[in-house]
Amino acid sequence: MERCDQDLAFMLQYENVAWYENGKVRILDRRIYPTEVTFVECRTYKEVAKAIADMVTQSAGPYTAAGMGMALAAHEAEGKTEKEQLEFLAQASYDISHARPTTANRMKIVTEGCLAAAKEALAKGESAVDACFARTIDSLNRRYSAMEKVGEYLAALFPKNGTIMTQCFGETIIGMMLRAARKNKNDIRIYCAETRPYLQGARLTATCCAQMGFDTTVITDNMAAYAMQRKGIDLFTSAADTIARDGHIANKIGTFQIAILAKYFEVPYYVTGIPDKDKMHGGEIIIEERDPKQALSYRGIPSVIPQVKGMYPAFDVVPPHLISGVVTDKGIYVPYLLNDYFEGKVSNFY
Ligand SMILES: CSC[C@H]1O[C@H](OP(=O)(O)O)[C@H](O)[C@@H]1O
Repeated sequence: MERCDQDLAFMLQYENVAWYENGKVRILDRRIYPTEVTFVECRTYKEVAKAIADMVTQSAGPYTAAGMGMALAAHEAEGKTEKEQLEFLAQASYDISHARPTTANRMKIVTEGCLAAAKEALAKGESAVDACFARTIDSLNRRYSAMEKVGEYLAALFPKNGTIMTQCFGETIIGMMLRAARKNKNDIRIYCAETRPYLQGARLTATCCAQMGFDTTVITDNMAAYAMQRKGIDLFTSAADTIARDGHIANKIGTFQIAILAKYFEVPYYVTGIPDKDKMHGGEIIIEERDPKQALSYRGIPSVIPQVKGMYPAFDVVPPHLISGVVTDKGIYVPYLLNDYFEGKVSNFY
């Protein structure tokens, strides 16, 4: 596949995130992008669930992979009785949505949506594969248009030619934020925390920012305080894997410490995303614990001797008092008043 010159456009193209075609799902391998552009091919839905657990794709990529995985599961179940097909798809929905614990509730929305679409299609004698595929494209379109609004609300907060710090890579928001800043003719400078151990910030965010012509600097995660003290950071922003209704958010490990620094340096911190309807408070957030070995080596090169232990919590939780605002598709909300978002009240952020 020819790699277009705009990494962002390339990364946001549906078929490059994850794509179902003729009995297999192809997923862009973000573990090695952009130094290599390769795709992992999955021939069973279980291989898709494993690819999600192994972070072949990350951020919002797993939502697309989950839907495409359900189309593959429907393909695998073809030829069974309708009852057996729905039992197979229900198991697939559970296995795929629980590939990573922290975002299982959000993933379930995608996989159970596909299951419902498949049930409807089978009842009408139509293809469950096509139903899952169409449902996935529809949810992608809805997510991209919602995140476009989020990107516009966020970019409107950026000072003219301001300096922004980011953490990790939320592909949809990074894409929409950069496009909105471009539309606003706002030549922001961006400091991307590299986000060890997976390096989403260095490999993915910084690549997209630089490719779109923004002045982009990668900092190691331990430089955040220095950068806030000496580089005139105007605003810190991150996406979120979970946004509880009491204002606690979970995001990539390291976000919590940058949020504390932002408070200390009086740098506003804006979290982007749609609050989780079914998460009432921070205590309900499950933190995924990943294989510590992944934190003790990079691309197979160990950084410690075998006797040394490691740890790798994938996310941490930021309390609402460190968050200036939650930037949603309906506007910006004070983290303590997120219930207003679900009650259809307009933004309560002034
Ligand atoms: C829309 S979720 C974006 C969120 O996901 C990333 O986590 P991971 O790379 O482990 O999938 C990171 O926390 C991003 O902010």
